Amino acid sequence: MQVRLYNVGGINRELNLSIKKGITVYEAPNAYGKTSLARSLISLLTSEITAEDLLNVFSDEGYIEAEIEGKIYYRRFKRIKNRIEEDKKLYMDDKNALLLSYFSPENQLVARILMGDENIEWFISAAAKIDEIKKKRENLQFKLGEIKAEYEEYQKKYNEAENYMKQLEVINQQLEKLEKDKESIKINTENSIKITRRNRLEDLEKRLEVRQKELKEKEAKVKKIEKEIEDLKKTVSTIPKENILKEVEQLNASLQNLNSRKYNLDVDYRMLGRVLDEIKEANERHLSVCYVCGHEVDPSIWKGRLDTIKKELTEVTRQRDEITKEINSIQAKINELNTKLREIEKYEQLITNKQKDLEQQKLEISEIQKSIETLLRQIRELKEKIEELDTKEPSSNGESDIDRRIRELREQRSNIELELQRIGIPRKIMEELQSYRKNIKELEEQISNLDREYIRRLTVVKDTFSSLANTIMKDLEFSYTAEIDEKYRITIKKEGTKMDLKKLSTSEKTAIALVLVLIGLKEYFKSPFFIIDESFMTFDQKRFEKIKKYLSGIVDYTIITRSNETVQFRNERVLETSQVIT
Ligand SMILES: Nc1ncnc2c1ncn2[C@@H]1O[C@H](COP(=O)(O)OP(=O)(O)OP(=O)(O)O)[C@@H](O)[C@H]1O
Repeated sequence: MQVRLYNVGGINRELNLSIKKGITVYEAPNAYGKTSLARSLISLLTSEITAEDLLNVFSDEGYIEAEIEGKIYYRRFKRIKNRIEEDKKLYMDDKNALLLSYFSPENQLVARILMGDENIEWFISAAAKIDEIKKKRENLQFKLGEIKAEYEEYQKKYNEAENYMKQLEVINQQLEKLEKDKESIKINTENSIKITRRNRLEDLEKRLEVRQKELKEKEAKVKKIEKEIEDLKKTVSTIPKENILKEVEQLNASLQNLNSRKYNLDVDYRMLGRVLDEIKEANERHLSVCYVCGHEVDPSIWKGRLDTIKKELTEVTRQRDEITKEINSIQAKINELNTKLREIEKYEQLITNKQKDLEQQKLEISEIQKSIETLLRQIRELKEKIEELDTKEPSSNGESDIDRRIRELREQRSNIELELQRIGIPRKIMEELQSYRKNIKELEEQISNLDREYIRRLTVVKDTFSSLANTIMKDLEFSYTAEIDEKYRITIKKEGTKMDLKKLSTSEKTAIALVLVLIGLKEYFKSPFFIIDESFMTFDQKRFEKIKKYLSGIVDYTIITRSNETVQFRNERVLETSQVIT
C-alpha cells in the first residue's frame, strides 16, 4: 500500500510511505504526526473525519492518497476563504471505521471501558449494525407486505379467472354436448323420417303390386267368365226353348185331354165292372126281377147281358190301356222336354250366376283400379317428399329448446370471455403470481437471513468473546476471566469472584477493549487496515509482543504507532500467525 500525505494534521510536508502487508511499526517522537497519519488513513474509510479535522490549519490545500490493491483512494482539500472544498474517493464510508479500525484513546469503546463502563450493548449494536439490519428488515418487511397485498389481489384475480375458466369449460362441454345432441336429433329425425317414408313407400309399392296382380287376375277372371257366359249363351241358344215350351204346352193339353178321356173310360170301366158284378150275381141267382127296374125278366137274359157287358168292358179296357199308353208316352215326352227345359234353366241360372259373378268381379276390378289409382297417387306424393328430404337442407321451424340453450350458453361464454379479457387469463395471472411468489420467497429468505444475521450479530460477539478473551488473558498472564452476560454487560471474575470492570488495571481493561474491537473487526467490518496507537497502552514489551500475533491476519495492513525518540518505519514479520482469531 502506497500512502501519500500532504498538509494533513500536523504533517505539513509531503509524506510518502510504502506500507507492506502485515504489521508495520511506526515509531516517532511526540507531536511528530503519528496520530495525523493514523487519522488520515482512517479518513479513507469514513467521512466522519471531516476535511476541517484533516487539513492542516496553516495550509490552503492538502491531500491524503492511498493506493490499495492497485486502486487509488483519496481525499483532496482546498481551502477557499473560510470553507474547504474537498474532492474524495473513499475506500468505504462507514463510521464504524472509528470504532473498529482505529484502536486509540479516541476510540469510544476504549474510552468507555477504560472508564469502567461494563455495558457494551451499544458497541455490539453499532459494530454489528443492528439498526441497519433492523431498518433493512423493516424495509423488506414493508416491501413484503406490499408485495403480499399485490399477490393477494392477483390471487383473487386468479381465483376469479380460474372460476371463470371452470365455468367456460363447463359451458364448452355443455355446448359440445348440445351441438352433438342437436346434430344427432337432426340426423335421427331426418333418418327416421326417411326410413319411415321409404318403408311406407315400400309398403305402398308392395300393396300396389298386390293390387295390380289382383287386377290382372280379376281381369283374366272376367274374361274367363265372359267367355263362359258367351259359351253358355251359345249353348242355350242352340236349344229351342220356345218350341219346347210350346210343345210341352201342346203335350200338356193333349195329356189333359187324354186324362179326361181316360177318366171317362175309368168311370165307364168301374160302372161296367159293377154292372158286370150285378149281372153276374143276377145270373147266378137267376133273378127274374130286374134289379134295376123291378120288372119281371127272363133269368136267361142275364147271360146275354153278361156277354154284352163283358164285351163293352173289354172295349173300355182296351181303350183305357191305349189312352194310358198314350198318356205315358206323352208324359215321357213332357218329362223329356222338361228335362231339357231344366237343363236350359240350369244354363240360364248358370249364366245369371256367372253374370252376377261377372258384375261382382267388375265391381271388384273397379275397386281395385280405384285402389291402384290411390296407391299410385300416394306413391308419387311420397316419392316427391323423399326426394325433397334428400335434396332440401332442413330448415328450422323456429327456435328449439336446444337452440335456445345453445344461444344462452354462447351469450354466457361471450360474457365470461369479456370478463377474462378484463382480468386476464389464469395462465397469465399465474405467471404473475409465480413471479410474486418468487419475489415473496426471496424477500422472506432475505428477511429470514436478516433475522439470522441479526441474531448472529447480536450473539457472535457475546459467544466468541468469552473464549477469546480468556485465551488472550491467559496468554497475557492476566489472572481473571471475562464474559458477556445476557444483558450485554462485561462480567469479570477473579479467582471465581465477580468484580467491577473499574477495578481492573488499565492494561487489563485495554486488553478487553482490544479483544472486543478485534472480534467486531473480524465479524462485521471489512477494513483493509487496522491502526493501533500504542502510546496510550500500558502493556509491557513482553505482553505487547504477544498481542501483536493476535493482530496478524485480521486485516491486510496492521499499523502500530509508537512514541520514540527516533523515527522508524518498519515492517515486522509476526510469528505464529496461525494462532490469530479464526
Ligand atoms: N490540523 C492541524 N493543524 C495544524 N497542526 C496540527 C493539526 N493537528 C495536529 N496538529 C499538530 O501537529 C502535531 C502532531 O500531532 P500528532 O497528534 O499527529 O502527533 P503525535 O505524533 O501523535 O504525538 P503524540 O506522540 O504526542 O501523540 C502536534 O503539534 C499537533 O498540535
